[in-house]
Parts: sequence; structure tokens; C-alpha cells
Amino acid sequence: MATWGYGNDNGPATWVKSFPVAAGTRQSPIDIVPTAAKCDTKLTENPLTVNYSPEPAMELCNPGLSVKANIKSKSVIKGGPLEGEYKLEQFHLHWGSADKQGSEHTLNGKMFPAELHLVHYNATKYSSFGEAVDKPDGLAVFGIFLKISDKPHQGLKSLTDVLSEVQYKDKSINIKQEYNPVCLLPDNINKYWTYLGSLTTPPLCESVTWIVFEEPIEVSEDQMKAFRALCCGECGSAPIVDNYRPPLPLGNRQLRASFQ
Ligand SMILES: CCCSc1c(F)c(F)c(S(=O)(=O)NC)c(F)c1F
Ligand SMILES: [Zn+2]
Repeated sequence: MATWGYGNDNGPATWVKSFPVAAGTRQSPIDIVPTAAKCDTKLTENPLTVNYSPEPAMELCNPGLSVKANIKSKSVIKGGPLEGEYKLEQFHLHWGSADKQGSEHTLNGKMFPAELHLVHYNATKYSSFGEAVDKPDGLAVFGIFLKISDKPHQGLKSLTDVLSEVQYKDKSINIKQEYNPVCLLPDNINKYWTYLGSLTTPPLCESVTWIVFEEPIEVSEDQMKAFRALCCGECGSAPIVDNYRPPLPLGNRQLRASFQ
């Protein structure tokens, strides 16, 4: 298959041709219906803990279908639904061409303008991201909804202010100021939904324990415009927008909540 993407001839509905797991039983994203979630006290007995470190010269790149920051420092999470310690590998975002769409997970059928994914791998069990990426307990991804406010998100500002330097595919820069990804998390990380799912892009491995926070982070319209100005290819190529996969059925999976 020519490279997958989000267009009419290579978008999510076509991925199953090259990636049969797209029709699997633990695919992501899903529509989150809070009333269908089971509150599980086990999630709070061993609270989710985040221990992120400052990244000295964080690499920010445009791989063509999103914008991605690669992490080298030892930033780890544990607890909640997780067994063992998961190490932050990278983070990236999915966003819309307009504020009415863009997130991958939906909340009672509602899309947010964007969704931030912080991708971690099970460093207790596996020696690298590459080894973990296709294992059922290999990855843990934080999903954070973005909503529009009149103020820019200060943590994201260090990135949105320099997106023009990675406007074209395969461009990358190093963020000069040291950057601690903890600034991207919502204030309250104790309220989340969790379920067993997959990557939302090919190869769609069913290897992700999803942790989707209830509290969105707030970004400005100008910051959204900065994401929408990124290009899929070289100068003159189409903008990166609507790089989201629509929700898949929850099926027999249990959606758990860390709160009432
Ligand atoms: C072979 C994977 C390369 S790393 C990666 C990624 F690039 C990505 F986009 C997503 S996602 O599915 O889009 N968001 C959760 C991931 F989960 C990832 F792990
Ligand atoms: Zn993602």
C-alpha cells in the first residue's frame, strides 16, 4: 500500500488492507461514555505517579503527519492501571482543520479541537521501545484533550512559538531551553479513564494501556493556527490537519474510571 495517511484514498477506512489488525478487538480510539465506565478503587489504591525530568535539548520534528518531540531523559510513570515502570519515549498531537474536530478519543460523542499523546513503554519488562511496541503490555499512552481558551498554554508555547522552524516534513530542531514535559499535564491527573487499546496509527499494534485524563489543557486559537500551518511535505504541500482516526467500537472491553 502506498503510504497510509488521512486522505480519501489512504485514510483510516483503507488501513485494514495493509494492517489487518485494524479490524481487531482492542483498537483505538474509542468514544468515552462516562456513565458506561466502571469506577475501580484499585486505580486509586496505587495512585498513578508521574516522575518526569527536564529534557536538556529536546528534539522537535515534523515526521509529516504530526509534530513529535523525542525524549532522551529518564521520565517515568507507574501505578494506576500499570504494572511496572513505563518510560516516556515521545509525545505528539492530533488536531483538526477547525475547532469542531481534531481529537481521536471523543467524550459522549464530542470531539475536541486536538489531543496530545505522551507515549511510554514498559521499561520494567522490555529493553527498548522497539521491543515493547507490539506487546500487549508494551505501551502506556496519556491522552490529553485540548480545548480553546483566550490564553495560550504556557507549556505548549515553547513549542508553538517555534513550529515555523519545522514547517516542512523531516525538519527538526532542538529546543534551546530545557523542557520538562510535566508542564503539559493537566492540573488534576487523578481523574482519568483507562482501557486496553492500540496505536491509533499504523501499525495499529494492540499494545497500549490508554490513560485519558478528564481535565483538558487549554490552548489559544493562535496556538491551534500554528499546528494547522505545519505541512505534510515540502514547501507548498498540504497542511497537516485532521490527522485523527475516528473512534472504534469498545466491544467487550471494560472502560474503567479512577473517579466517581
Ligand atoms: C511505531 C510507532 C511509532 S511511535 C508512535 C507514534 F508515532 C504514534 F503516532 C502513536 S499514536 O498511535 O498516534 N498515538 C497513540 C503511537 F502510539 C506511537 F507509539
Ligand atoms: Zn497519537
